[in-house]
This record gives sequence, structure tokens and C-alpha cells, in this order.
Amino acid sequence: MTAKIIDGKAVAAEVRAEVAAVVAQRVEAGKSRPGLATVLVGENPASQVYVRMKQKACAEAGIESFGYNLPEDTSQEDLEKLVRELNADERVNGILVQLPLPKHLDEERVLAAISLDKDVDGFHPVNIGRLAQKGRKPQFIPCTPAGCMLLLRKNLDSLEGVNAVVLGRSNIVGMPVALLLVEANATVTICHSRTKNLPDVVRQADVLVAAVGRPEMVRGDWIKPGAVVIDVGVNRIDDPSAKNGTRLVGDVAYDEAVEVAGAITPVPGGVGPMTIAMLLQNTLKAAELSDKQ
Ligand SMILES: Nc1nc(=O)c2c([nH]1)NC[C@@H]1CN(c3ccc(C(=O)N[C@@H](CCC(=O)O)C(=O)O)cc3)C=[N+]21
Ligand SMILES: [Mg+2]
Repeated sequence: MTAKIIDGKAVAAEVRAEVAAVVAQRVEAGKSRPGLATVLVGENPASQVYVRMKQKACAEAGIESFGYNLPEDTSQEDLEKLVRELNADERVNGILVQLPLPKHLDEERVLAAISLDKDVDGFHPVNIGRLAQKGRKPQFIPCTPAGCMLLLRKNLDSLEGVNAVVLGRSNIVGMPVALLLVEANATVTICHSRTKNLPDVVRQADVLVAAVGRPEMVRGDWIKPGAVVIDVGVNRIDDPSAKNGTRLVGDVAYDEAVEVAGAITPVPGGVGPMTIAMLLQNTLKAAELSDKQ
């Protein structure tokens, strides 16, 4: 048996087309064109690529993007000042501060300065806090976790009572995706670098979300036959046989896992494209919120 390949790129394309259609309708109806501000501090090449991908996706959906590139040595004060200006800018519905920030900057204070109504990444401590409280809905759900959940809902009849294992406990993926799975009535185990007998824990998973950032760490024999595997990892590794000497791999050893899992997301073409699609969806939602104000 080989797994169903979950085509995140195709699902993302559907979401993006839907966002584009709603944007076109609202502009046609005389409402504002949604706008996203991207803030990039420093010159991390991977971050530059991601920000460009987000801007291109905005353009295709009819969302205006405003790119801010600040030097590596930007002060906390100046970065927060830019965020406050963007909070007050009516053209800007969503603010995305690309992470990670250079070491000297306090990430949490920057994220906390973003207006709750413009927090399209869902990383503001209040939004995360609401995610952690039963019955309280955050204004915005973080994009990668939201993308994982959409792929799961499309590939499972129900999450009710299933054993979900989340590998990784980061603020931007592991923790929020675990909270969303709990909300969906899954039985959730969060495991990490200190977990004892990790392969045994992972083998209990009907649903596995791998988000540790360790290339091909999860082996085929860690996977329960028939499990749904969501691989969040985007790791660039050396591969002399590849075009530019590197290639992208996930946190799961795909060739092994595909022989055991019931369904699996590939890397690239799985969760990554969903992250961008959900960002566009959140930016449209932010524009709709601003209509009411
Ligand atoms: N404030 C903030 N928000 C983020 O959402 C955010 C961030 N910071 N920092 C970095 C991570 C990473 N991230 C990805 C987005 C798209 C792909 C993606 O589309 N990947 C393609 C491959 C891209 C390639 O070829 O490199 C794929 O998996 O098919 C991956 C990763 C967003 N992040
Ligand atoms: Mg949130």
C-alpha cells in the first residue's frame, strides 16, 4: 500500500482563487482593496525568498502589498515605530513581521505592538492566548497551523477522538497546531527533543504533524500504518546530484513514510503553499473587519 499524496499546492490554489474572487467582488462593489505590509529586517536569504513569495501571491489575488526592508542593525524603537505607523495606515489591513528577527530584537514586544485587527500572522500574544482558551476564538489563526488543519479536514472524515501527535513545540507551529487539534476534539500528544521513546510515541499517531525542523528525522517505521502525516518541515540539505547542489526535504523521511502512511504531504508542495494561501485569507478577513469600523 502506498499513501495518498496530499496536494497542498492544489488546495492552496483553490483557496487563493477563492480569495481573488472575493477581492475582485469587493473592489467592484466600491470597497477598499485589501493591503498587506511585509516587514523584513536584515538580509536573511531564506526570509527574502519567503517575503517575495508572499508579495507575489498578494499581487495574484488582487491584494496590494507594501514591502518594508530595514537594515540588520535596526533598533527596537525604530521597528516598533514602523509597526505603529502601519497600525495607523488605512491602506494596510495586515502586518507581517517576517521571523526570525535579528538576535538583538525582542520578538514578543514587536508582535505585541501589532494592532489586533491587523495581526494576520496570528502571533500577537492576545491571539495566541485566545487560541489557548476554550470557547474563545482568536481574531486570526496562525497561517501554517490553519493550513495544516485545512489539509487534515480535507483528508479525514472526522478528527473526533483521534490520536494526534505533534512533534515540535514552537510558538509558530507546534503549540498553536496542538491547540487547534484539541479544539477539534482530537486527543493530542506534544512531543519534542526530550521525549522518551519518541518512535513509540509517534507510532500511536492516527494523525502526525511533524514540525521539528530536523531533516528526515521521522523514519518509516515510526509511522502507524494508515496514519495521516502532515510534514511541516522545510529543510534545505546538500545534494550533489541536485541542480544547485541542494534540495528541500521535510522532517519525515518521505520515501519510507509513503510506504506506510494512509496519506502524506510532500515537501515541497504540501504545507508550505498552504501557509501563503492562509495569509491571503487572513488579509482579506482583516479588510472585511475594517469595513465595519
Ligand atoms: N512572520 C512570519 N510568518 C510566516 O508565515 C513565516 C515566517 N514569519 N518566517 C518563516 C516561516 C516559513 N514560512 C514558509 C512559507 C512558505 C513556504 C513555501 O511555500 N514553501 C514551498 C517551497 C519554497 C522553496 O522552494 O523554498 C513548499 O513547501 O512547497 C515555506 C515556509 C513562513 N514563515
Ligand atoms: Mg492566533
